[in-house]
Amino acid sequence: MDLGVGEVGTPGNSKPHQPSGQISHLALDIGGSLIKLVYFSTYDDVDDETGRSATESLSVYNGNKKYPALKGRLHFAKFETTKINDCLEFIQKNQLHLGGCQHLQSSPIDKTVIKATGGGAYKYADLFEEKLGICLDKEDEMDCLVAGANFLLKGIHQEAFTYMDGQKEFVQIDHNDLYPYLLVNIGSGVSMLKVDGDGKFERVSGTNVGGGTFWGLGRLLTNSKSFDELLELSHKGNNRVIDMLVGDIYGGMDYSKIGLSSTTIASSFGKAISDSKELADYRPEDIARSLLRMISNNIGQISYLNALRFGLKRIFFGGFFIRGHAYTMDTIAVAVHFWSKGEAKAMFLRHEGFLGASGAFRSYGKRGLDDLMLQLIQQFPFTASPAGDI
Ligand SMILES: Nc1ncnc2c1ncn2[C@@H]1O[C@H](COP(=O)(O)OP(=O)(O)O)[C@@H](O)[C@H]1O
Ligand SMILES: CC(C)(COP(=O)(O)O)[C@@H](O)C(=O)NCCC(=O)O
Repeated sequence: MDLGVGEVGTPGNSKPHQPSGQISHLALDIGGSLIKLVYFSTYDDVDDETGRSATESLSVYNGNKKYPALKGRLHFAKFETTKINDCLEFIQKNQLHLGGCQHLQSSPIDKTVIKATGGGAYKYADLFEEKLGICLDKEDEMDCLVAGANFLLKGIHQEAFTYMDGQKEFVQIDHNDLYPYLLVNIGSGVSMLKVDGDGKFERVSGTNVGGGTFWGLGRLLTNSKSFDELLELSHKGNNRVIDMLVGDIYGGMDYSKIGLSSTTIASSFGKAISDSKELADYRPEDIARSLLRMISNNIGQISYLNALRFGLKRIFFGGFFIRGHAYTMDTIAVAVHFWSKGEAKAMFLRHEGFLGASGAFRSYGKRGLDDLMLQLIQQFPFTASPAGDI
């Protein structure tokens, strides 16, 4: 099985792979900023070697257990929540909601039921029913985040990686030594969960300064028209123009007694108070850089403090705020490394933004999907295709 990856709804992004086989198990995560979709499609092609259709029911054995071989692809797509109509149109056009999973016992008669999580599963339930005639079967957001993280960490080769000094290093996940870990999901807001096993977790903290804060404040301060534009600006900026550094306060010197170098940020945006400058006098690039650094640093620090609270050494960061963005990951990793004195490790996920949707997808397992997934993972290891537009 491989991972078809793409996104729609934002200009300039790659289109999702158009499924040619049979589609099933559409799952949604409707968040404060983005709607994430995960769905499965079988290949509709012919196997070169056997000449048989790849969707034909072949049998393979694992130990004594017989499994039908099914070739397929997991698809990932995302839309801005404000453009929910584009998402509905995409589902409708590709008939994503019609393949399988109809008439769950818990559903009203004759309604197609789709697994959905996130606040929007409640907020937009009527809209989905009205526009697509489907009923959203709501799964708890925290349950889905954890289920999705465990599913991806265990099922996908090279899902997790560290990022330090511009170097990405994949982490080998030992299934028997995965727990406990801290899961930090940076969506519109931030949730921090201590994960002790499959379905065993506690939400230990959160912060309202998250991805929505970066995008919201960034939009107001820089006039950026899209999240990508804001990220792009941050690439070219210099935060020292706006941030007050230790050296600015200490006349260029380190404050070595407490371990602060002259280049450490003493106060994010602090220079803006001492300057007689207006907003328009600052370059949007510098503002974007300073904002990204402030928010990433703060999340890294709170995450470390929570890891410390529970003696956790591994912190996995998910959520679409990260976007595989080098500077974001670097800032978070440095914050965790700095505060933990190298004791704790920040790790990132290739399918960072799809944890909740993957968890909702996996929740079809209650109706036998786990078996299907198990077969697929065993027979067709996930390919190392990147997630989102990383
Ligand atoms: N194309 C985009 N449009 C808006 N926000 C984006 C985009 N790409 C990444 N983001 C960032 O991701 C955050 C949302 O992350 P996500 O994990 O989807 O959370 P939620 O479930 O709250 O929507 C946004 O607040 C923003 O910081
Ligand atoms: C309310 C939420 C769980 C919603 O999830 P989201 O759409 O942001 O992914 C999240 O925004 C959050 O955890 N906010 C932080 C709230 C707090 O603990 O202060």
